[in-house]
Amino acid sequence: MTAQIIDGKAIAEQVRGEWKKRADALKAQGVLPGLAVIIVGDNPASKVYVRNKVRACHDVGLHSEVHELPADITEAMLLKQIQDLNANPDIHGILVQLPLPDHISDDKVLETIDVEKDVDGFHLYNLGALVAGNTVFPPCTPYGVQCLIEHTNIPIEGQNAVVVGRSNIVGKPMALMLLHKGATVSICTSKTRDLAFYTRLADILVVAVGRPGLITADMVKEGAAVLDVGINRTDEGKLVGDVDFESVKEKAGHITPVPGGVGPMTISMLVANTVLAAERLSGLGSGKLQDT
Ligand SMILES: Nc1nc2c(c(=O)[nH]1)N[C@@H](CN(C=O)c1ccc(C(=O)N[C@@H](CCC(=O)O)C(=O)O)cc1)CN2
Ligand SMILES: [Mg+2]
Repeated sequence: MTAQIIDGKAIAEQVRGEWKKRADALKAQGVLPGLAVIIVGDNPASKVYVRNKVRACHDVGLHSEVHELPADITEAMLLKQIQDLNANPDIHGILVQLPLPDHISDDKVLETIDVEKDVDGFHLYNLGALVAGNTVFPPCTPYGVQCLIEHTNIPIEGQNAVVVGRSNIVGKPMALMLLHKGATVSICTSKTRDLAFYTRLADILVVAVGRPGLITADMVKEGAAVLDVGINRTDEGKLVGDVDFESVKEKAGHITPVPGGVGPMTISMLVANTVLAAERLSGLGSGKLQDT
C-alpha cells in the first residue's frame, strides 16, 4: 500500500478561509480581532514561526502585533508586559513564543496570561478544562492534528490511537482530544520499552518526540494514519519529522509530510482561537469551536 499524503498546507488554507468568514462578520460589527505575540531573544526558528503567525493574521484580516523583547529581560518585566496586554481591549489573543530563556519560568509566564486571551491554550486552567472535556482554547498543534484527521475522513471513534510524546503542548492534549473523540488511547515516550509493540497496534499514530527517524516502517500497522509532529533540522539543513517518511509511506494508509503537514495547521488553529477569543470577549458571534 502507498499512503495518501495529507496536504496540511492545503487543508490549513481551507480552514483559514472558514475562520475568515467569522472574522469578517465580527469586523462588520466593529470588532477587529487582535493578536499579540511576545518573543523573547533571537531564536531563529521562533522568529520564523512568529513571522508565519503574523502573515496568517494578515491573510485573514486580523490585527497582530509582535513584542520583541531582549533575551536578558527580567521575568518581572515580561510579566508586566503580559499584564498590560491582558488589560488592552484591542487585544483578544496573547501568546508567548516558546522556548523562553532559562532564567524565566515558563509556568509563571503562562499563568499570567488572561485565560480568556490564552489562544495557545497553555494556561493551567485551560489545560484543566481540556481534561474535563470542556475545552476553552484547544492547543493549536494537537487541534491541528485532529482537524487533519477529520478533514481526511479518518474515523476516530473506537480506533486505537497511540501518541508518542508527552509534552504539555502536544502529546498530553493530543491524547485527551482523541480520547474525547472516542479513541482508545495509549501514550508512549521515546523511553517506552518495546515502543514498536504499541505503535503497531495504532490505527492512528501521532508522533511528537523530536527524534528524526524514530518511527520506521516495521513499527507501523498496514493502513494506519500516521501524523508526524516532529520538526528536526538535519546536519545538511533539511527539515525532517520523527517518522521515516520514505519507508513508512509504503505501509501507512495516510501520512503527513514534514514540512507541509502538521506545521501549517498549527498556524491556522491559532487564527481560529484568536477569532474565537474576539467573539467571546465582544459577545458577538457564537464563540463556539466548530466541528473540524
Ligand atoms: N507559544 C508557542 N510556542 C511554540 C508552539 C506553539 O504552538 N505556541 N509550537 C512550536 C512552534 N510553532 C509554533 O509556535 C510552529 C512550528 C512549526 C510550524 C510550521 O509551520 N512548520 C513548517 C516548517 C517551517 C520551517 O521551515 O521551519 C512545516 O512543518 O511545514 C508552525 C508553528 C514551539 N513553540
Ligand atoms: Mg525556562
